[in-house]
Amino acid sequence: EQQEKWVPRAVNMEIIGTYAQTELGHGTFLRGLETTATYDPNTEEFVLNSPTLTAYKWWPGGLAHTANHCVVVAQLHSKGVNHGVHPFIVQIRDEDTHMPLPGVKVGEIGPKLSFSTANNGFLGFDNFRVPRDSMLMKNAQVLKDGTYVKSRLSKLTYGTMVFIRVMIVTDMAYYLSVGATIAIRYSAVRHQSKPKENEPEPQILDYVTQQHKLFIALASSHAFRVTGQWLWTTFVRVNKALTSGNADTLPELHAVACCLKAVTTRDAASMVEACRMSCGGHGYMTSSYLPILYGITTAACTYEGENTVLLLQTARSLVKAWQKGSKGKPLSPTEAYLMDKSPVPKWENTLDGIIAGFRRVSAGKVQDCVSKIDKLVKMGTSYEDAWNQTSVRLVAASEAHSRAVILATFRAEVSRAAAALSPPLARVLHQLVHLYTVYWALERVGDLLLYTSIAERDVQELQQQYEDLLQKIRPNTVGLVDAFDLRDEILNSTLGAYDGRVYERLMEEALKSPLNAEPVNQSFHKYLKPFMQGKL
Ligand SMILES: CCCCCCCCCCCCC/C=C/C(=O)SCCNC(=O)CCNC(=O)[C@H](O)C(C)(C)COP(=O)(O)OP(=O)(O)OC[C@H]1O[C@@H](n2cnc3c(N)ncnc32)[C@H](O)[C@@H]1OP(=O)(O)O
Ligand SMILES: Cc1cc2nc3c(=O)[nH]c(=O)nc-3n(C[C@H](O)[C@H](O)[C@H](O)COP(=O)(O)OP(=O)(O)OC[C@H]3O[C@@H](n4cnc5c(N)ncnc54)[C@H](O)[C@@H]3O)c2cc1C
Repeated sequence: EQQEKWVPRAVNMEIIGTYAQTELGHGTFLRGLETTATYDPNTEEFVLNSPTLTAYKWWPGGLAHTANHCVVVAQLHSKGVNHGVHPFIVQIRDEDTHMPLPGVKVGEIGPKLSFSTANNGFLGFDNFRVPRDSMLMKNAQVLKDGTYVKSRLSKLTYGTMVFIRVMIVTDMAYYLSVGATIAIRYSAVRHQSKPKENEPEPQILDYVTQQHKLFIALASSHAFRVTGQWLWTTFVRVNKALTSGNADTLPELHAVACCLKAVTTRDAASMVEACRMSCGGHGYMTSSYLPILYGITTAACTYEGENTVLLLQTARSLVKAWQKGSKGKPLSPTEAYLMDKSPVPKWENTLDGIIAGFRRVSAGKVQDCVSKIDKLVKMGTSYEDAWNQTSVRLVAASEAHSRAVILATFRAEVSRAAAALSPPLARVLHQLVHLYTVYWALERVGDLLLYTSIAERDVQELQQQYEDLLQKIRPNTVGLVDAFDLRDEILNSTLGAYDGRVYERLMEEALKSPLNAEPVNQSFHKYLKPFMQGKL
């Protein structure tokens, strides 16, 4: 019924909405949100209030001057009892005049690192009344007399965030394809230095260090696209089960969505930054689009759940899985490897060997965390303090788990798809899987030395494998980014345009600057000249 009322109007854009959950005082800790929605049975309305400055909603995208409705997450009070945070759909502006409604204070939060078009806003309520059916009642309800009907699963309120986290993994694949396209095309056009006096300046793409900076971004885009597809399929399956009242698989989805969102956004932000830096000064131009792209990807490390907080959510699930598995209980498919108690096998420098190695690292780290927490608790430390003192290791265990999931999914999905591909295309995709896997083995070699039987000669061989792969992938690099098929209008980059006219585009963009409208800018007459004449 509520969906019939709101969805059609949202689909045809009569309603422009946003998700108003975060407040000035709380973004992570949702149970600490201060906005209140108090039910008045006499009028069958909720009264919304922002009791403090820190209760003001702060950050919601589009809230400042665009949205006329929003989903407000507030502490629901009825019959004198606080039932915790619940979502409400609330009209905040007049649909004709767009004026804020009486009792609503709304505005722009000011300049940000990037996301300048997101129109993030603030929102405060002063005894603002909304009808009872503003409470989104799919999970919990408040009856006309104020009786609260509990949701069968309180965490279903948090479901929106799981959905967006799932989507963000695929988003990161896209952003990395943009960064890799810009930086690799530029690296094919840019010639610099003279390592061989009697030869012309080479393309910077031929420097192995440049390949090391860029090819991982290219491979990660494919790894995250494939993992994002797997995660979406998992989300659809869990959501279908939830619809029929079965929430058994929701905890696993929450845990894997948290760590994949955290790891893919962190990797995307750092790899886009590497793409920017690999383009030298021109990568620092706004017209290259790389600084804007960095601003967009780094924001994802914060929004939809701050990365550390999400990695700790996954760690919470891994520790619980370890404790469950140690009692012989079955674990979820993504966490079942934690109970592999077989002896550490002889190390193999193969994809399967490395994936198995990362699973050993994750299981080893989880076991170390459980042991440390148990030891601290036995010494009289509270569980909460023991958790906090172990939290650096818990985050590392979560990251290792996430990497194991990405490596295994990337390899399995490409192997599955390869049968339907032409041999040359299958070969190139396998090279990207190989590069991605060996890159991370080398990045985390310390963990592998701690938890597997990898030896020094294996590491040397992996380094050589990696350098050979850079050489093998080089001839196909421009073709691989062209295959992302990103139009110039989408790339929006002087460095990444398909025609490679980098220098002409840089100059064309520069000449558009208003500061180039006249040969002598007014600042000379207003400031420089008086200063030079000692008059300032
Ligand atoms: C077509 C759409 C395309 C979209 C494409 C993507 C677009 C991306 C562009 C986005 C632009 C920016 C938009 C940004 C929006 C936002 O940022 S919205 C706000 C996001 N905010 C958050 O994510 C807040 C993070 N905080 C929390 O989630 C919670 O506070 C917490 C950290 C999980 C802690 O909550 P708490 O109640 O204290 O829980 P715990 O005690 O830690 O755990 C209790 C149990 O609940 C389980 N659980 C927690 N969360 C969930 C969940 N989401 N789903 C399922 N289960 C959950 C948790 O595992 C615990 O379980 P047990 O261990 O069994 O007790
Ligand atoms: C570009 C952008 C768009 C956004 N859009 C929206 C939106 O549309 N709607 C919306 O509701 N919100 C939005 N947000 C807000 C976003 O969801 C929050 O910023 C995010 O949830 C983090 O919360 P916080 O800002 O309170 O950070 P905090 O939680 O205060 O984090 C600060 C530090 O504290 C640490 N920390 C916090 N809790 C713990 C813990 N339990 N254990 C260990 N460390 C901890 C964090 O790791 C972090 O290092 C947006 C934010 C950004 C940047």
